[in-house]
Amino acid sequence: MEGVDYLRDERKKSEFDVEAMKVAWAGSREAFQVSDRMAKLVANDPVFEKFSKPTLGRKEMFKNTLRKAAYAWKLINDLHLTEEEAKWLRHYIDEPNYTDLQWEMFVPALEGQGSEEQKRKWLPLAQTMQIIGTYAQTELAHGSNVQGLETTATFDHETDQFVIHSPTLTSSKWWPGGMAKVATHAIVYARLIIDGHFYGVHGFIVQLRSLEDHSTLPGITVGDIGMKFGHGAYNTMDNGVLRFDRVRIPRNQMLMRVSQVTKEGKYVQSDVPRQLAYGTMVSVRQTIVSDASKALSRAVCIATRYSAIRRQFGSHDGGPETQVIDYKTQQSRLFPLLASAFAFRFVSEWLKSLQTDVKQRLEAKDFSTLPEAHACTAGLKSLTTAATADGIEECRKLCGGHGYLISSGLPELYAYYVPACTYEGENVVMMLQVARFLVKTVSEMSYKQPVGTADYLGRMAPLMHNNCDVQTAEDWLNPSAIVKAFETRAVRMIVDCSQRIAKFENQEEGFAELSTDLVEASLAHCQLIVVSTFIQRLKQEIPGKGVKQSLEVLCYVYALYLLHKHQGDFLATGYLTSKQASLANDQLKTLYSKVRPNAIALVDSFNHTDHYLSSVLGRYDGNVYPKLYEAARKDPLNDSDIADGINQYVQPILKQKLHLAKL
Ligand SMILES: CCCCCCCC(=O)SCCNC(=O)CCNC(=O)[C@H](O)C(C)(C)COP(=O)(O)OP(=O)(O)OC[C@H]1O[C@@H](n2cnc3c(N)ncnc32)[C@H](O)[C@@H]1OP(=O)(O)O
Ligand SMILES: Cc1cc2nc3c(=O)[nH]c(=O)nc-3n(C[C@H](O)[C@H](O)[C@H](O)COP(=O)(O)OP(=O)(O)OC[C@H]3O[C@@H](n4cnc5c(N)ncnc54)[C@H](O)[C@@H]3O)c2cc1C
Repeated sequence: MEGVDYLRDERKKSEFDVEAMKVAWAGSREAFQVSDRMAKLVANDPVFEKFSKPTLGRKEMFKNTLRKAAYAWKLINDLHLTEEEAKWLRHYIDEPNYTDLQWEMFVPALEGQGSEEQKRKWLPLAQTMQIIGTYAQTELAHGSNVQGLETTATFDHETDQFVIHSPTLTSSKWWPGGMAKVATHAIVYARLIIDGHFYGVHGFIVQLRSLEDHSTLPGITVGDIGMKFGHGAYNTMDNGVLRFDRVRIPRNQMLMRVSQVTKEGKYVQSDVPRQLAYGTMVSVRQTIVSDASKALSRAVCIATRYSAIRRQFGSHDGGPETQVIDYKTQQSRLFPLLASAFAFRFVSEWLKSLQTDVKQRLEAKDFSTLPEAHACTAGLKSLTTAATADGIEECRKLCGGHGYLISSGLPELYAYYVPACTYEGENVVMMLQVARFLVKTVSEMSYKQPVGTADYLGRMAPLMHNNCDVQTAEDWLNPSAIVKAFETRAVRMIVDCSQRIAKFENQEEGFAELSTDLVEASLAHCQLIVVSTFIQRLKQEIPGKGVKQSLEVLCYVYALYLLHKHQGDFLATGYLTSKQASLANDQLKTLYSKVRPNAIALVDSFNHTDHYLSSVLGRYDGNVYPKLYEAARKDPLNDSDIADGINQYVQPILKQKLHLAKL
């Protein structure tokens, strides 16, 4: 039997309706159809071929990406694709490029922070790509600390302009995507100065390059920051460095939704909170949570299919060896990741709806849910990206030696994915933002009832004193037992930190001193959100034979895996006994055997094309070994029998050896 037969047999074992599961994964039939159509459009168009990428040099790779982006833009227009279709099209092209910044940051920044007048002027230009923009916030010396940025924007009364300047080397903008070679404009974050007074960091629309010949404008110095981690990955993108030498822009190019500067040089704060200036980051963090489930599902799909094909040991009387997916250790590493992919998918859907709700409230000048939205996006961005980056690397190891080959698709995916732990808010810094929100919520509870994701803190009294009543492994198959365990652990960790901070005379000092514990408490809070959202999702109608049941199994796997992994927290907070923790682990093992027959069908439900996976190990048809062989043969080193350099550098050594032998 070959891999092809193994996967065919595996698919026959499935206990649920795969087509219905595809819809559950996508969110709706319509969402499934759109993403499916775009995936196939990209997969079937030779322009989007990506197997040659590993052999391209930096310049060729960059140019190739420009070519694909231009062709994609033509398709979007020729085929009259909707915004949603265009988003999926870009996603499936699967190469970081300047359009990510245009659509994920530049346009949202204009939408969220521009005045109505500014939106009328700039949005049509950006949406039709007559200008190409980037988001220039981070500097050489400051990224996380946005208030610490050094670039200045000084108001000049006489000319009614701002003067944008980089006063130091360390104030150079550093990292913005697409900025080095492509972007014509940037939203530049700079400290506003009027008459010698500082008014904090604001965004300014600054033109970088001529719209005629694309040359840099006077006063602008811009370039690429150099090669990044991995060969392909982010090296298709021209992340840039940018300096300003007293560049002048009209006053009306400061983004003026949150605050304005009048012709007279008066600074006016609108009736919206200043944190709205951080709004673009909140919306992108939500997108990043959604991207986490896509990246993790991709790695899990490769590792699961390959684990069903790969066989090692256990052969008796010449019979077949054991499929590595049948080893309990392989299952205990792989299935929690499979469950996490679904968990992240559902929490990202929920986060999107939270974001929509916040947007509607903001329009009605209701800012009450903004702190929670910030805490949720920051925390879930941190949780999902960290777990996904680790998960991709685990999938590589699950594929043994072949996982290390570029043709497995995993090294490139990891290199491409891992900066998500850093960009758009470094993960630890984001967890500390969650901690601030939680500590503040606890401190305000005497006069303000916590709501939303923090509402369980309002039930502190019972949660502080309850004990877990689980007595058998079966008892863990109960959503309320699980939610109660996660709520209790989170509440006790948060209260413990809050009480210890309160003992410090200076609360900031206390916060800093306890920051490692606070990060762990924030993680416990965020895990509760993911677990609860999964459980809530299962309360909705989910059509299709066996679909809901399979998702229930995955939900329990996700929750009990976390419980097992963090059992130190659950035990230390006194909610569980070691016996109850061990029962949870027994149940987890039973659940793995329920996942096993459905594993291949579950990863098929992601509906990933072979083009998107770009993995010989994860091929849908399972024809792994012949295709691995074929991929290896295509390596440029195999173009000729005697490679370049052999005659020059190897032959002389060999000949010398011969000469010595003669002696
Ligand atoms: C998918 C496309 C590819 C993506 C490419 C990547 C692009 C990028 O990386 S762009 C650059 C991204 N940069 C970052 O994310 C920087 C991260 N840093 C930050 O967000 C901030 O500096 C931060 C939050 C750490 C600190 O903010 P700062 O104002 O200095 O201090 P802080 O005192 O903590 O916050 C002040 C208040 O604002 C609130 N706040 C902070 N951020 C936000 C926000 N985004 N929304 C709402 N409220 C916020 C805080 O909760 C706090 O509230 P309160 O006063 O009630 O306690
Ligand atoms: C691929 C990629 C693309 C990017 N694209 C863009 C872009 O388009 N536009 C843009 O403006 N920026 C971009 N960035 C920059 C990115 O947003 C920043 O790198 C990110 O915000 C982290 O900031 P930093 O580099 O200053 O890290 P630092 O803050 O210097 O982090 C270094 C270490 O210090 C720790 N640390 C920092 N502050 C604290 C604290 N208060 N408490 C405890 N620990 C702390 C962190 O946890 C981390 O371990 C990009 C970065 C990458 C890698």
